[in-house]
Amino acid sequence: MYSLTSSMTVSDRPSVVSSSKEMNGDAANFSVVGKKPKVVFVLGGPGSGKGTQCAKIVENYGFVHLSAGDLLRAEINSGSENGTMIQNMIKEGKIVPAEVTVGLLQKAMSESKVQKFLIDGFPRNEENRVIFERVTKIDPEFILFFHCTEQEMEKRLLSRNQGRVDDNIDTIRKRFKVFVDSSLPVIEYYEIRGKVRKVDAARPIDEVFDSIKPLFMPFVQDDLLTLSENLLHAIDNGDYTTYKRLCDTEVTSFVPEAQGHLVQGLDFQRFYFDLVLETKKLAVACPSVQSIISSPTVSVLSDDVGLVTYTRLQQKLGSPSEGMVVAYNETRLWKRVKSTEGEWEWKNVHLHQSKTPSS
Ligand SMILES: Nc1ncnc2c1ncn2[C@@H]1O[C@H](COP(=O)(O)OP(=O)(O)O)[C@@H](O)[C@H]1O
Ligand SMILES: Nc1ccn([C@H]2C[C@H](O)[C@@H](COP(=O)(O)OP(=O)(O)O)O2)c(=O)n1
Repeated sequence: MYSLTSSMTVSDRPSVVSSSKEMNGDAANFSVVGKKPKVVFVLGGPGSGKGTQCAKIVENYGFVHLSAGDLLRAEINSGSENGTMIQNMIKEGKIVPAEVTVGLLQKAMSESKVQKFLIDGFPRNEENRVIFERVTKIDPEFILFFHCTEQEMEKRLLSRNQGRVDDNIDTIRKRFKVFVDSSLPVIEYYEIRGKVRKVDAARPIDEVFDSIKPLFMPFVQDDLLTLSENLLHAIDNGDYTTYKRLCDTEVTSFVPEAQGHLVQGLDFQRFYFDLVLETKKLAVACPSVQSIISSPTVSVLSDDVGLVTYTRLQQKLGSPSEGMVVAYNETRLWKRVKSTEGEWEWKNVHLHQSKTPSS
């Protein structure tokens, strides 16, 4: 079990007054729209399994995979003016000038709504690292380093069968040398700064993935906190569409209004959203509400279940109880399910809310 304690501000239960924080209705279930980009660099020799593991991380943790090699190959295929130069360098196993690669990465990052990136095969040398840092000012969360013997990598590359111009024995040997001479010093640079997470990549695919899962738990915790925050924003804004998207259709809840009864499904909550819309239509003045979440904890209980608990300090303005603060303890249980489109999504499956004894 992994735990995290931090504190953040969120809005509160159904209210006719819009929250000051904007909800992004298009936000994917996993996404952290509007947040500072988070970057994990994925390094390792050619054939160490970077791309293979990245695909699993993307599926499970909602990262955007940016493979520097794939972006360069796409640039060749697009017929760009740099295409021939890139093609020749890749054929020779050489590293393409950093301005080109960083430009492609930067473009891809700026076009992405989700701001959690796995940057694979980068930075491959000091020049890559320095220019990326200078241009983006991003400090990576950590460097995932796949360690594997050359013998094993060679065997994998020779049977990769993706029709790549560089997967032949001569170029493979050159790439190994470039990796040792140019990429290992970058890994050492980050090692000194405590950023390298070394993985034994010579094991079977699923074993490698199991060993890297714990490294991604802080991102899951962050996502669950963000989703709880998004849910409260939706409630605050009377945004039933987002609320419904984030909740399981069979969500259960213990809330004070239900007088100790377990409520199942969305109808009970829907009533409050309808009330908000109705009140808006009638333009009735209504109290504005703001809550502070204090001392949240997020526990990831398994790959598919997470628990978020916090105390909500609710401030009310414009009502008879103006200025009054009410404190609630809330526990939200989140479950990860596959959508009909085959994508993983977190759904709120249970809420337990009670007033704190002093409220
Ligand atoms: N742990 C592993 N064990 C055996 N084969 C693997 C493993 N990981 C990846 N492969 C295979 O090795 C080849 C190279 O993997 P890939 O992910 O493309 O490496 P990289 O992106 O580091 O160059 C692919 O054909 C892939 O299916
Ligand atoms: N940062 C990078 C990444 C890749 N390249 C070029 C040079 C590399 O040999 C090729 C292929 O890289 P890719 O990461 O796709 O594949 P391997 O890890 O070598 O299997 O692309 C580069 O010039 N700069």
